[in-house]
Amino acid sequence: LEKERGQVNFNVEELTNIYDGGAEETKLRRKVADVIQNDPEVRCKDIGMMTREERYIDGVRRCVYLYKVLLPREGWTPVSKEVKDYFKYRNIGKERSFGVHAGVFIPCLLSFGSDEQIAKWLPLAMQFQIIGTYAQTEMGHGTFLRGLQTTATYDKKNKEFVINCPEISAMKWWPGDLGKSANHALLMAQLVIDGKKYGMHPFMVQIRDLTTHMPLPGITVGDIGNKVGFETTDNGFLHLNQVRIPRENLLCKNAEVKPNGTYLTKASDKMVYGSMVRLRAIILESEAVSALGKACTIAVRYSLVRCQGELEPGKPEVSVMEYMTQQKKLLPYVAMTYVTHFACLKLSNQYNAFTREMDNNDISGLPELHALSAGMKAVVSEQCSDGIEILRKSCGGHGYSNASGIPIIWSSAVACCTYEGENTVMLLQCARYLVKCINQVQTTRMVGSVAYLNNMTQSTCHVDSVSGFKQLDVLVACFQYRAREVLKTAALKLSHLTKHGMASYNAWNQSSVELVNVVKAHITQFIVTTFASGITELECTKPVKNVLQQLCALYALSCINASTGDFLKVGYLSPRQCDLAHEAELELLSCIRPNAVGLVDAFDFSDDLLQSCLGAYDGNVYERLFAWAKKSPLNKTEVTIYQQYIQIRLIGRRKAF
Ligand SMILES: CC(C)(COP(=O)(O)OP(=O)(O)OC[C@H]1O[C@@H](n2cnc3c(N)ncnc32)[C@H](O)[C@@H]1OP(=O)(O)O)[C@@H](O)C(=O)NCCC(=O)NCCSC(=O)/C=C/CC(=O)O
Ligand SMILES: Cc1cc2nc3c(=O)[nH]c(=O)nc-3n(C[C@H](O)[C@H](O)[C@H](O)COP(=O)(O)OP(=O)(O)OC[C@H]3O[C@@H](n4cnc5c(N)ncnc54)[C@H](O)[C@@H]3O)c2cc1C
Repeated sequence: LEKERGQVNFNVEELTNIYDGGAEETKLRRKVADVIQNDPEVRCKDIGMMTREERYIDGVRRCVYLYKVLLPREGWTPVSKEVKDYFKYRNIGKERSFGVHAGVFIPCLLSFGSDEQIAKWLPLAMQFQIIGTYAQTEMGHGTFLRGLQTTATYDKKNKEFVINCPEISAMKWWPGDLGKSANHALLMAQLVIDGKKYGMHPFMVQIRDLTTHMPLPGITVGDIGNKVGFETTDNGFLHLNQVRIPRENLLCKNAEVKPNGTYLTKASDKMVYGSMVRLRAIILESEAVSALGKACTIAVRYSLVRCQGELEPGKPEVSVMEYMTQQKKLLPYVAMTYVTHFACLKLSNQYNAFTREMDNNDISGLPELHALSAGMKAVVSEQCSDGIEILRKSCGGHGYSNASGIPIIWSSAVACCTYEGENTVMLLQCARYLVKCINQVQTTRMVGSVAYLNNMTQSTCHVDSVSGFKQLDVLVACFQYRAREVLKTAALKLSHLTKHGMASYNAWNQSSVELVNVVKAHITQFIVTTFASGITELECTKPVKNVLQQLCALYALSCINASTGDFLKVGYLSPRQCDLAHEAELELLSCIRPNAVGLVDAFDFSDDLLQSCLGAYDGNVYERLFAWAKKSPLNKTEVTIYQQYIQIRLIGRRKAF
């Protein structure tokens, strides 16, 4: 790897600073990282060897120490900027407990609570005197929130809400930190007053005794069992049987119930969905993009040291990175990490701008933000988790071992396709907004992520060279035209079906498969346009700008070459131009190949965070692999009891024969 690092033609530290948002950001992040990763009490252990129970206990122990000892010792809190940035950009995946407490429960308390309620519960939550979960999803409903069955019925006489799960499917199911850790739940339930339903509302419900930690009366709570990943997190179940809470426990920033049962709304009913917009807008970096960056780091470093086969007959074996197929597997995902990182940054900045507008009672930006955050969450989480699996497979047999570190990275990242809104449902939410926009574009000027719809002129691509397809303005035009045309086609189908008598909901369902593709085209256009314009405005050295331009072009071309059918169908690219685009991608792979190790080094993931025998900075793969394997519990004794049992059984059977 040192030889590889010697041929990198740009300043790696400069790229790290750009990725972090500036040299000061990098310095701050590293300061937190040094403190956290050098403290033996907080460092990740070999989680690949642990049982589920060990992972949970280790996660709780590390996080209690982190939040109660280490952060206060350094004068930090869980929401200090440097701590949030550390966990945002260099997240240790779900290998930390209380992720929902810190990342969902506390922010939702701030979103839904009145000033008095925040003053009451926030200090307790920040000091971990209470551990909270966000209990919305039920066994029977996760997507269709209007179908949630848990009720909160107002009892005027006692000025209380009675929380009840009327049947098994109403049981809360999945909330993180719920199974064994949480003693409070920010619980979403259907509010009922005098038999009338007012929809989903947030309630603060204590579920365990603060001294004994035993479940309170009427509460049945526990862990839902082993999962694909998230093994450190105790996702749980919660059944409430006529549990009474004070009227003051309805989190009432947006709506309240007066003592006499009068219902008073203070904001749009869509604000109850606000917490999900926030999470979709901010989780992508920490849950999906940083996971992809870790997998890229591991797969690229391993592919540079793994020698396998002769490229030229009779010559020494080459590193597998010399094979074009390996470069095709890896480098577009290195590009995707950079490109989506900056697109996610733009989305979270847009969310922050919206919260400032919301403080001035202006929520006009909510429909665009909801659509963009839903679309980005679905497209980026799917692209990243699909990419991580391709990167795992690119490591051959060792990629199938937990020693590679990639299976655990994937099992966390892929969950992002489901939680915070199942991806298909999110894509269709974004499609709903896009169809409205295209139907208004003749009379209304579009802004924000749909501004490209204002240009409705028919055109084709005029590029006739390989180099022409490496130009960012050409690639941006390709994506904007494709996104607009596939949207127009889907909207025309919808309109045609309804004009011929089909009910609108049936027409929508009949068009939903195309609409999913429409949103993917729209979001890919947003990602490419954002990164391309960002590079133009970026102040950096020429070598860094050049490599970022190559990455943007590589990501764009890999997306074009994966969906040439769209570009042919809308008549924007000819078959020959598709061939030129393919050749342009291959040329870019070769251009970027010499910088591969520098591009992943710039992500600045420490060995401790990667937890990988294949991706360590020094490249000493085989020594690490063997040392790791020797720690297997099965190797504690030369002959395990099980082997003895098998021998006895086999011997016994031979005698019988
Ligand atoms: C699927 C949803 C959006 C359906 O909502 P619903 O009201 O039933 O129907 P509509 O599609 O007709 O929407 C009505 C109206 O509201 C707008 N809207 C919907 N969602 C939002 C939103 N978040 N922000 C703003 N506006 C919204 C929509 O655009 C319509 O507006 P019109 O003007 O067009 O009428 C809903 O059921 C939903 O969001 N489902 C997903 C549930 C979800 O996300 N669950 C996450 C649970 S928490 C979790 O997973 C935690 C994980 C822990 C961790 O992160 O570790
Ligand atoms: C790791 C993890 C952590 C989680 N943490 C939490 C938490 O802390 N708190 C919490 O409240 N929840 C949590 N959840 C639950 C999560 O939010 C839900 O699982 C998610 O919202 C999906 O809902 P569902 O499971 O009901 O899927 P469903 O909606 O039942 O999806 C099943 C299939 O139906 C399709 N489908 C559903 N509706 C439609 C539609 N209208 N149109 C087209 N297709 C449709 C979906 O696309 C999908 O293919 C977590 C889940 C996971 C996996």
